[in-house]
Amino acid sequence: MGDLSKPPFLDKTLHALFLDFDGTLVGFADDPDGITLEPGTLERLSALEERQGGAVALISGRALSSIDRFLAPLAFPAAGVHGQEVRYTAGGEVVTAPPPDDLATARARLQAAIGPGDKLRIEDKETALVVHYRTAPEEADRAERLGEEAVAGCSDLRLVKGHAIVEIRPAGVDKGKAIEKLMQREPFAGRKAVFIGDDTTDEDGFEWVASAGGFGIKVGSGETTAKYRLDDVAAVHRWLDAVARQ
Ligand SMILES: O=P(O)(O)OC[C@H]1O[C@H](O[C@H]2O[C@H](CO)[C@@H](O)[C@H](O)[C@H]2O)[C@H](O)[C@@H](O)[C@@H]1O
Repeated sequence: MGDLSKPPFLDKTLHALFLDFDGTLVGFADDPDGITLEPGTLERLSALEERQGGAVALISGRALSSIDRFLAPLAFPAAGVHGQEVRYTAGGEVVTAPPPDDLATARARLQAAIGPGDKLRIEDKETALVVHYRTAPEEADRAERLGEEAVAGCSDLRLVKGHAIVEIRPAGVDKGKAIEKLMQREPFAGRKAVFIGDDTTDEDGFEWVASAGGFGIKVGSGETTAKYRLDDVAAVHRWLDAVARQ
């Protein structure tokens, strides 16, 4: 698991907390709609939000509509689709940047290659596309190849690999930039950012928070630039619980 140490507790007034969703707050499931929340998740997040003076946000690759379905009635400040969508205030409007025209090209190419009955599955987030292979790991190489073919010649798109997915997203968005945007607004401004995440796409977030005087917490094994580590989703909840009760 590596030798990074357990993270310290958060200061109520100094720190802002940014949380990834899949693989960090919730365990993985075969289908993005099939995940289940750990018992007490909503109460724990509410307590943290109150303790940190509202400076708690979700930073996810998911569309915010998907996260909101699971966390309702909570609607934290958040960035969705890696920052393509941003909600600056709790319960406020979601600002969505339009996707580049190239995304329609990539969508058409994927849809032509992955039809009904295919072991691969397309998740269309409107501003990004995902090819899922969690239920067919033997299709990983094909998923990657189809992703590469879908973005060929599309300079406004980036292909990124995640946990059992290949994702096509607009160039220029990443979780570091998403955290930076939220950090310019109240109640985040002036605090030190702490970001918890598990995936390769979370590394941009770890790098940004470290550059701004905060720290990252990596969930699970694997190389990371984060300063601290927690073993798994259950360890994340134990740590969040301890912070909330402190
Ligand atoms: O940034 P995150 O909040 O971690 O979101 C990353 C991706 O999460 C979802 O996919 C992952 O979770 C699924 C449900 O457990 C799982 O089936 C899949 O294999 C995982 O990669 C979501 O579907 C993607 O759109 C997000 O980009």
